[in-house]
Parts: sequence; structure tokens; C-alpha cells
Amino acid sequence: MLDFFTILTKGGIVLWSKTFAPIINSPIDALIKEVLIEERADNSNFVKDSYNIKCSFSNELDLIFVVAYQKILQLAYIEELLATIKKFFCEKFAEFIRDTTRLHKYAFDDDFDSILSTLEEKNSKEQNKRLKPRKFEETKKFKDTVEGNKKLSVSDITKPPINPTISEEEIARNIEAVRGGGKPIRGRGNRNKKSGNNRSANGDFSEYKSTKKIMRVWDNKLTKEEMESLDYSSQNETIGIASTIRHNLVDENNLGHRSQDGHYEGSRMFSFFKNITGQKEITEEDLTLVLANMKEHLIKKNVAADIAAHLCDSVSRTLVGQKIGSFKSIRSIVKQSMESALKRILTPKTSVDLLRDISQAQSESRPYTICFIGVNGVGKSTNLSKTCFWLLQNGLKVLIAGCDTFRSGAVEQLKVHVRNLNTLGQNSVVELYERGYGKDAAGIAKDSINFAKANRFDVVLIDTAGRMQDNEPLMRALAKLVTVNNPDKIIFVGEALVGNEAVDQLTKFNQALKDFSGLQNPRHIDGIILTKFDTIDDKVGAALSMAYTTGQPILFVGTGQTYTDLKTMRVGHIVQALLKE
Ligand SMILES: Nc1nc2c(ncn2[C@@H]2O[C@H](COP(=O)(O)OP(=O)(O)OP(=O)(O)O)[C@@H](O)[C@H]2O)c(=O)[nH]1
Repeated sequence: MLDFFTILTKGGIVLWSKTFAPIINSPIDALIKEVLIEERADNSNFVKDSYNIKCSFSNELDLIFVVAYQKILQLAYIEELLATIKKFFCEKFAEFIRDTTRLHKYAFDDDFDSILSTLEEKNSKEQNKRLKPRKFEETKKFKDTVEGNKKLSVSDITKPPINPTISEEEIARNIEAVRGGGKPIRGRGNRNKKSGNNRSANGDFSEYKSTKKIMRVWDNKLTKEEMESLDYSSQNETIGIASTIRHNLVDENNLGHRSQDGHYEGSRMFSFFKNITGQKEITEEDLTLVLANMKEHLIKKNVAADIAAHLCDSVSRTLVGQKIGSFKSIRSIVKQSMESALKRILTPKTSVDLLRDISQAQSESRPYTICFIGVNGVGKSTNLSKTCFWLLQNGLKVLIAGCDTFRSGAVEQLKVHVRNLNTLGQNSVVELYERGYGKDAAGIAKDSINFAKANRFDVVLIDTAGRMQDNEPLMRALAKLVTVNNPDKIIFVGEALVGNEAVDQLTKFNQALKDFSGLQNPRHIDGIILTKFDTIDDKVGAALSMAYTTGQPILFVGTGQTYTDLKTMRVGHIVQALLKE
């Protein structure tokens, strides 16, 4: 009659369960989501698809007892079953439940079967009584039917009483019966299962609940039910039917597994249970699966794999041992904690107010110098020009230093930008300082700064050649340029398209600045411009990887190929995009 019964902690650990029929569409998932997690009104009764699901809570031991059965059934004993199982289980296993230092086996199958059969038997007797004509004659309904010619429906007769209240005495009586103090309880079909010392040799467990063995009396006074219960003649046929039913109704791929103590553990449903949590301390085990999913998710968003792993480890360290409120899913807690971690990483720790810094330099009567570095083709020259446009819009006088003396066409590219920018701004003043190709870039940068100082430029933007992070001679040349000129800001220009590569680039650029500078206090990357942001949809992981690797802010993001496609980064937007499913 039942489809499923489970006992789990509010922390989501299934202590014991029994599946009577394949569960379709996982109604328990819906129960957890709609009733428990979202804390909808009446959280002990729930109808989902073809199921009625009822649960009962033991607040003392933080347990949930859940039963599912077909909603077309009117099972009058469900409340009583839940109450009896709850009391019995809590009493029997209280010590185990409270001891969270290790896993315990909850050998509860036989007790459960006995309680269920007691109640089923009791219920069927009560129904039989109600169905006896003598009783009907006494009922008003019967009189109405006779007098008013009204027909009785089956449900009029069999419907369970609404909101039956189960007394403590009744529950105690049920338990007493199961423990052996009561009358024999008839088995429910698993007679050949060896499950206790009190079983008779032939597997019939009518004696099971009594410590004293009661022999069957083989007289001819068997009731119809007793006759049926002893008739195994159709067993082979039943097996055949069962295999057909299994074939048609059970998705073998979706079957769960059997636990060490032989309990069937469904697949999806259980994993969902593991995600709910009550007033308990979070353990590493609770987090494993959710964090593995989170790591996968971040990597899909293009976060470098190592960084995704570090972040998940740090979230785990933060959460393990924390006490958390009832029915919050581990997933939502992890998400919340990850959100804070992401915000922390992405929020600038140093000033991103370039205009204020420039104004400071103005007050010192010197040009503010910014050096753009990065690997080949990432958009250094283009985004240097966009930055220049922004500075010009702010009324500043800008000198661009053409220090890419390596790639042919680099200087001409800058000339075009300077011409464009001068045309665009009404009172803009931007000039290019260049000495062609093949010369020492560090020297050209130095000359340009001197020129800027002499000619009262507010800012010098130094364009450098693109170089791969493993090219030592070029990295040495870059370190020299930085050492000689000591720019106010070293901006790393990186593509938003990179994944794992981002970490390698940044680490090696910083390492080169340190190793090849010959300075006691070497410089490092001060900020980042993330280019081609318009091409990555929500795969914004590079922003995180770069900020994490350098500990420096993303000053701007490049969002296209025009001068206005330079935006300041909104931390909230990046975090949202990173966590978006
Ligand atoms: N979609 C898009 N394209 C960009 C963006 N920034 C730069 N680009 C394009 O990227 C290409 C390379 O840009 P450059 O500025 O020449 O790159 P670079 O880093 O100076 O190149 P090297 O000097 O060879 O290292 C050009 O076609 C740019 O138009 C951006 O934010 N979005």
C-alpha cells in the first residue's frame, strides 16, 4: 500500500528507508523544495503528482519521518503509523542518533514491518466492522438512504475519519504489541527472510513479536485471511508478473544502490535529502558534492581551474564547523559563502581613482605615467587609445609614447589613433612621441617622460611591445623599461577570453618584474584592463582569475573596438554572472 518510507536527519542524512514501489518523478524532491526549504504553510501534508506525502518531525532528535503513498488511496492509519514509528525509532535509537561521531546501522526493517502490519490489520478490522449491515442500520446515513432513497457510495463507508487524533495510549499499545507484549502479528509477505531470533523455522513470523513462541494450531478453523496468507501456490506466477512489471516500470539506469546494511537507497531523491540541513554543524562530507559542482560551475565560467579549486577549499574551510539554520540547503549556503568570497576578491584594495592620482601628480608638477604591458594581440594599443579618449574627455593633456619598437606597424597604428583622437575632441591635446623601430624601448620611454615634463603634459601613456611570458629576453627588456622609468601605474592588458592561461601570464609577468629589475623593492602589476569583454557572454571567469592572481583591481573592461568601449567594472555584475546557473 505504501510506496516509500524514510527516516532522515534534518541535516539530510538518511538513517533508514524502505521503498515498496519504484518512485516516479521523485515526489520527495518536490516535498523538500516546496514544503521544507521554502517553508510553505502546512508542512506535514503534501500532494505531488500521484502521491500523498506526509511527514512528521521529531524536534528533540532533529529527525524527519516521511511516508509516500498513492493519493487515490485512503489510508486511515498513516498518521498513526508515523506517530508510532517516530516514537519507536526515537526510543530505540536515541543513543545512536545523538552520537554523531560515527555512522550507525539502524536495523529497523523488522520492527517497521511489524508496526505496519499491526496497523494494517487493526485498520482492516475497523473497516470490516464499519461495513457490517447491522452497523449501517444504526447510522443516520443508512436511515436517510432507506427513507430518502439515496444511494450510499463506497467512500461514504470507507473514508477514514478526518484529522484523526492518535492518543499516546494508542501509540504505546502499538509499540507494546511490536515489542512482544501483545498478540501475534501476521507477516507481510517476506516470510522466508531471516530477520531475527524470534522467527520460526518455517519463516512464518506470526510468533515473531512474542518472546514466547506460540505454535500454530493445525485445526480446521482457519479464517479466510489465514488461508490466503498460507497459500504460496501462486508464487512462481507472481515472480513472472513482478519481472514484467519491473521491466515496464523500473528505469534500471535510475535505480539507486543498496547500502551496507542492505537498505535500498534511491538515486536522485537521496542526493536531494543530503542537501537539506537543520541546526547542525556542517561537516566536510556535507560539502563535498556541492563544492565539486561549484568548482565545475566556476570552471565553466572560465575561472582558472586552480583558482576554482582554491576558492572551493577556502569556502569549505569557512563553513566546516559552522552551525546553520533549519532547512537551508547546503547548496544555498555554499553559494552565499562563495558570493562573499568572490566579492572580496574582486573589490579593489587599492585606489582605482586614476583621475585623483593624476591630479596629485599635477600638484607635484610632473606627468603621471602609465605603462601598458601584456602578451601579443590582446588589445594593448586599442585600449591605451580608449584610455586616452577618456583622459581627454576629462580635460587632460596626454602624450602617447610609442615604445613598441618591435612589431612593424605598431607606431603607425598609434599615429592613426592620435589623429582620430585629436579630431574627436574639440580642445583635446594628444601627441605621439616615437623614435621608430629597433631602438631601446626603455630609453624612448625615458625621453618621452622628460618631453612630457618639459611640455606640461598631464599624462604619459607608454605603449609596449606584446611579448609572451616565457620569452626571457623580452621580459628582461620590459623589466628594464619599468626599472628605468618607474611608472606610476603598470597596467596589465589581458583578454577576457583566457581561462587557465591568465594565471600563467600574470604570474610570469610579475615574476619577471621582480627577478630582472635588480631592485630591492621591485615593482609589480598595479591594475588590469580586461579586453574583449563583449565577446565572452557570461563567461567572466578571467576577471576573477586575474584579480585573484595579482590581488590588484580590474581598472577597466574593454567592450568593443570604438573609443567609448571602455567601462569600469561592476563587482556585483561580475559576481552575479559568475554564479548564474
Ligand atoms: N571585440 C573587441 N575587440 C578588441 C577589443 N580591444 C581590442 N580589440 C581588437 O583586438 C585586436 C588587437 O588589438 P591591438 O590593440 O592591436 O592589440 P595589441 O595588444 O596592441 O597587439 P600587439 O601590439 O601585437 O601586442 C584589434 O583588432 C582590436 O580592434 C575589445 O575590447 N573588444
